[in-house]
Amino acid sequence: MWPRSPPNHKEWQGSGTTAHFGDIVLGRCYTYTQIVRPELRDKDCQKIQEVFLKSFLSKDPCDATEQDYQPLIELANQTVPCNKTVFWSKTKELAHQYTRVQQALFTLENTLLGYIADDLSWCGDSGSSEINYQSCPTRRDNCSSNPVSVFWNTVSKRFAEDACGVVHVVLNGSLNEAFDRRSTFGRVEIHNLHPKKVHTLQAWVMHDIGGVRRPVRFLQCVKNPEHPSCTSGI
Ligand SMILES: Nc1nc2c(c(=O)[nH]1)N1CN2[C@@H]2O[C@H](COP(=O)(O)OP(=O)(O)OC[C@H]3O[C@@H]1[C@H](O)[C@@H]3O)[C@@H](O)[C@H]2O
Repeated sequence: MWPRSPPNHKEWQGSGTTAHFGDIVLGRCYTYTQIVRPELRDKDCQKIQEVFLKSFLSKDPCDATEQDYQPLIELANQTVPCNKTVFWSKTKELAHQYTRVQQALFTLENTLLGYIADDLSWCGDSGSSEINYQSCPTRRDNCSSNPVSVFWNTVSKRFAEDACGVVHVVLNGSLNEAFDRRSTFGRVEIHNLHPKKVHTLQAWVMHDIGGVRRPVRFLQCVKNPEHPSCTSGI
């Protein structure tokens, strides 16, 4: 049932919590654990939904912390095999075109935590136990310690800490800065790779990402980087 008349939440600049947030999280959890990666079929999706909600309800949405998400991370934790981690920066669609084809590789969205939270918005309010569907704070206009930004920083850090062997990153060579120190990849992930576990960082720098044929060549060149046509800008 649609929530009762909205409580008097504080007004923020960002869009409110995604409608049916709890149901979406629960449904995505079941899809992932029962269909996408059935090796995780024993994960308790009801508990994961409950713990995700508890991570931000009745809390100030400008004071979210890494600690808020630890119970969720522990419940949803999974092992990504060595040599299979893919980071990206300003290349979300292209990176996922690749991992959709090379399903042995994992971006953060290809893990349970990233899969359930991708593209969602969420926040609560310290003065209420209700979800705020009207508005949520944004990093740019309100505060950096909002629930969504802190979530991605926290899970990105853990994703990087867990990486091992050869790790990959898809970067956008058409930008002035393919590697942006202020990005999540440049500010969080690259600094949390363990030098004792990660021996190689392989960067795939993509040019003219807007072009249609690029992703195809990208898929081919990543599989066969020695091919002569892969040495020029792809
Ligand atoms: N839905 C996802 N969002 C994000 C992931 C992620 O994996 N999934 N993130 C971050 N992130 C959010 O995306 C933008 C920045 O993107 P964008 O500016 O394009 O790139 P970033 O390097 O900041 O972030 C991408 C990097 O961090 C993880 C993912 O594992 C990639 O290796 C900003 O709001 C971040 O909080």
